[in-house]
Amino acid sequence: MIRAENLTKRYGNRTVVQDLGFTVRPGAVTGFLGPNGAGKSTTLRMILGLDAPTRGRATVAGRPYAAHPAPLTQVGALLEARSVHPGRTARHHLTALAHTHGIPRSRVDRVLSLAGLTEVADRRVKGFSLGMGQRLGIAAALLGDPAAVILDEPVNGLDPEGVLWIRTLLRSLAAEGRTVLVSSHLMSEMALTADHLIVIGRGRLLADTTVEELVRSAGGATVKVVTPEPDRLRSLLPSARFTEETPGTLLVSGPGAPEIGRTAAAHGVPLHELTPQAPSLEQAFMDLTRDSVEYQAEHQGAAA
Ligand SMILES: Nc1ncnc2c1ncn2[C@@H]1O[C@H](COP(=O)(O)OP(=O)(O)OP(=O)(O)O)[C@@H](O)[C@H]1O
Repeated sequence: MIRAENLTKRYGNRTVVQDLGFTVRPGAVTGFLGPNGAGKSTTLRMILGLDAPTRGRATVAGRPYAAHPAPLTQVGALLEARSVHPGRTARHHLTALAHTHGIPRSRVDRVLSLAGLTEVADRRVKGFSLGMGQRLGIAAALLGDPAAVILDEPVNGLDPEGVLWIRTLLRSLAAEGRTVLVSSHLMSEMALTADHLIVIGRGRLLADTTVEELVRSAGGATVKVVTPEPDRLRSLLPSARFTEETPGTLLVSGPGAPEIGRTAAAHGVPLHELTPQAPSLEQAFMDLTRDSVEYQAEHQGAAA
């Protein structure tokens, strides 16, 4: 279990993470989402003991990361731009890491295979593609057979096959009962991978929720209605909001499809179509983080 309590980070007079509180549970993939600059990497670095919080604390299995005698067996992490000696082979890199952390050498072959790197294990890392480098980073994260895994933007720059591989891997790590925390600024990707979502903006918690709840809280669904009498329908539903897509085709928000159908039937308004529309998750995410993004644009504009 990973927990943040009142976690706060200030750089100079700028607060980049503010009073964050959340719990990441085992057996599920938790997506850590926020627009660029929201404070995701800073939060993950504090969880991993790489940055000291200004206030509050982050714990892994009840203790700060650095207080664990063998932290690599507690949490494996992939942060951006991990440095690997380019002249080393993948196997050498992992063997050296295993050696310095008291991890059995047998784990090296296991994680090479898990990461799909067995065939290139004895090639020098300098010849690796971005995707292979990412796989090596993940192999290193899994080396200590950790109970929790933290990955910062693992799909960045990967091709579709690599994206699919990461998605499948995260799901299987969670199915094994591990705690999986993965950051992204792509809601579409997280919707396919995560069970739970923690969304931040400007360093503050915006949502700690499931995918379904997020959609609901972002205003719920609209209903597409096609009718030859749009004006009459509008007058019968005074509290609803209408957008007329084309003449006679309305997007109605407020009442659900049953209420619209009942009202239309009761007053003899013909309906040619009545279809609930699922709001896109991307839209829900943008609605939720709009203020944070605008702040960013303004802030950057002012700085330029
Ligand atoms: N060492 C530092 N000194 C000063 N400011 C920093 C430092 N590290 C990060 N920041 C600032 O903190 C804010 C949050 O950065 P962070 O990298 O945590 O965001 P993020 O959500 O991971 O963004 P991205 O998706 O772009 O990686 C940014 O405005 C960044 O410029």
